[in-house]
Amino acid sequence: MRVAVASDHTAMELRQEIIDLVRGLGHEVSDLGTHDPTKADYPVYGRLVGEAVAAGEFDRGIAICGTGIGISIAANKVDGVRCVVCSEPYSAVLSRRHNDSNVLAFGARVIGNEMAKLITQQWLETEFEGGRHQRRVNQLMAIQNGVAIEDQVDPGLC
Ligand SMILES: O=C(CO)[C@H](O)[C@H](O)[C@H](O)COP(=O)(O)O
Repeated sequence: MRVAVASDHTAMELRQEIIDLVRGLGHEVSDLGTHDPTKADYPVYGRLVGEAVAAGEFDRGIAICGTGIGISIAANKVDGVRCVVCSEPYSAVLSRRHNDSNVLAFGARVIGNEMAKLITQQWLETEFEGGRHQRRVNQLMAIQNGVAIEDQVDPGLC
């Protein structure tokens, strides 16, 4: 896969470790910065990753800031992005299986580097399950496009 990685200044070292890991797993990686270790504004980097993935230049994106929150909010403002903040692998795996997440975010000030690498590897290796989850992902995208949605689950099937 083609993977774009970006962070603010809080994650310079972790970003490089993630890049090395993802390359080692056989993926093509682009480092979208920041290259300024002093201060950087996370919305710029969340948007960069989000737009790169939404445009189809990359299959997945990884976005890191201090908490993962600010950069994920920025990425999620781009149409077509489903960015998730994860601090453990279970949520990362389920975000792939059920939500078809295409951008992963985490906080360099929240989790350790080894946990970040475990989350990243499992997220990259998990496939979307489709089926009923595809309908719900379509609904998520409809919200972004201002299209009406309704609960389509047949109560008889619950
Ligand atoms: O925006 C954030 C929270 O969602 C990130 O954690 C930033 O990395 C953080 O705000 C940066 O803070 P700093 O005091 O400028 O290092």
